[in-house]
Amino acid sequence: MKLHQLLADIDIKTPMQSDIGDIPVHEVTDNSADVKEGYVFVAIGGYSSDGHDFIEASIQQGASLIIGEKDIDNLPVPYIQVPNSRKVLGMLARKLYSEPAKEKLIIGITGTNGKTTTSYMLKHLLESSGKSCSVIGTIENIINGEKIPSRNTTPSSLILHKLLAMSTDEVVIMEVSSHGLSQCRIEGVTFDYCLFTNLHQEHLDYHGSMENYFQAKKLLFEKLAPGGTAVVNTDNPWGEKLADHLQHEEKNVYRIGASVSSNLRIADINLQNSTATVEERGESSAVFTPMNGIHNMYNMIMAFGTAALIGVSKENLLPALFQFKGVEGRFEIYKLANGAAVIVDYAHTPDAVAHCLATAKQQGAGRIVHVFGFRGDRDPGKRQEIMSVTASMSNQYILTLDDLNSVSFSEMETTLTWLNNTYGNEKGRIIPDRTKAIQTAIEESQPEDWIIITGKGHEQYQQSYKLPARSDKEIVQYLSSPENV
Ligand SMILES: CC(=O)N[C@H]1[C@@H](OP(=O)(O)OP(=O)(O)OC[C@H]2O[C@@H](n3ccc(=O)[nH]c3=O)[C@H](O)[C@@H]2O)O[C@H](CO)[C@@H](O)[C@@H]1O[C@H](C)C(=O)N[C@@H](C)C(=O)N[C@H](CCC(=O)O)C(=O)O
Ligand SMILES: Nc1ncnc2c1ncn2[C@@H]1O[C@H](COP(=O)(O)OP(=O)(O)OP(=O)(O)O)[C@@H](O)[C@H]1O
Repeated sequence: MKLHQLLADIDIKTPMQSDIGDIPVHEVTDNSADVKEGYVFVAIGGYSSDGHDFIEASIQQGASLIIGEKDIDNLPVPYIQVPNSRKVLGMLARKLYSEPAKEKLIIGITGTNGKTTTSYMLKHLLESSGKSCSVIGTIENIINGEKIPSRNTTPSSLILHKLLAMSTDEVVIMEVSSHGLSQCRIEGVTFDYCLFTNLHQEHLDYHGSMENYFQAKKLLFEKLAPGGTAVVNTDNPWGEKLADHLQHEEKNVYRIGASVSSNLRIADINLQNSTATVEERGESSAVFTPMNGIHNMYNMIMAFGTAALIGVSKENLLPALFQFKGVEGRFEIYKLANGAAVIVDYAHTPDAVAHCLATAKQQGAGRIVHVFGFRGDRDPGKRQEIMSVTASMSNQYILTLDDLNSVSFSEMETTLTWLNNTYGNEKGRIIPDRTKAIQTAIEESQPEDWIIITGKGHEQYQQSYKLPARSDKEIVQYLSSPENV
């Protein structure tokens, strides 16, 4: 592709030299380490480093053109200054990969909790009706049935367009995080369906306020294709606000909720047998979820409603619901030999923890023992609320380590002690080694106990611990095997 084709429609701050339009461009990158002969290097001012500092290195490696935001003179290769390099990266990637989203049905799912679960539920329902689906999200990316590790919930725009170009699936279901939205990672993609699950306290270290966080989530809905539909859980107040706003903008909005004005009305939920009745234009349908909890029922109803909008008949959906296998690290249940249950769950927001503990109670937990920690460098504002939730809803809790990130062990230990003394109660204790904390909970368990381990879900441990396991699931399996009991 020639440079002038690549840059058409792109907002450029300074006039482009007239003689560079014919430069051929084969690849673009924002990482100097990836630059090869003839690449375009896009310099991005990041959170831990500044791509503009790597312009010289990228030229030495063969970059033939640099795009950036800063005033820069006298480079040995042409330089194009733009107002927003992150946005330009997405626009270039879209062109270089020949608009890979164009022929597919693209579905974006945003919200604080439930994106991953809803994605897998929707994938399952669509695949059961014969549609092939890619998934781009937190656990992994699944493209043409192949699993590809994911670093971010929403990848950089460059990776995103590469994944879209690789996919030969008919549908792409994508989790869209608020970080991804505010960092223009979905630039160049338009969506046929945008789903909003809910909004609760999270990421306030990054967004500053709930209103800003909401505004970031709202950006997804600006990417709805003409004729596309927003599917919104209006039982969440932020969802109601979003639906009203989108309707005011004359977008297609499909409301899901208990209100009689909902397009898909949730008439009844029975948590004992995990069923719900939903109604649309006077017609009732049954919904079932094999995953416990009202939160998972909402996720399933969102997936069900979306699959029906896409054209799968509601009658065909019901048998498929019974076949759903659940999602790794989301309310995964293990039974111990003594009858106690162990749950591994990815809850890491106050709302998610509350749902998880409440679900254990609804399912008949005699005593709840909650094992959890707090991630270093991540939204300290939510810790107090999580402590209060666990202090009131569990019978005992053990504070332990989660990923430390850049925080030292001793600093985290001090934080845990302070949190326990300030917001906990006499039900709590601290066992820093996560594997030992889980071992203690299991060894002390009684037959009616439910041990709820939250925070890591499907993820591998970042720290090394005493017992030989790399994840919550592995340690539970290790400790439940007869030779280690
Ligand atoms: C704080 C944050 O969000 N950072 C994201 C951001 O990184 P950044 O652009 O600031 O990168 P940076 O390291 O400062 O580098 C700046 C630029 O210099 C370039 N560089 C850097 C070094 C070098 O030698 N050469 C070079 O060219 C880099 O390639 C980059 O273009 O953009 C990157 C590409 O899109 C992301 O991978 C990265 O996510 C980091 C890893 C991260 O942990 N982000 C979390 C907070 C996040 O985004 N989470 C959400 C999910 C949240 C949820 O659970 O709900 C997600 O979508 O994953
Ligand atoms: N609809 C929901 N409402 C509240 N909590 C939920 C909901 N769905 C899931 N959860 C809780 O949140 C946890 C994470 O769920 P899931 O991975 O589906 O959400 P997510 O939005 O993808 O999260 P993340 O952005 O952190 O990856 C679950 O383990 C569960 O505890």
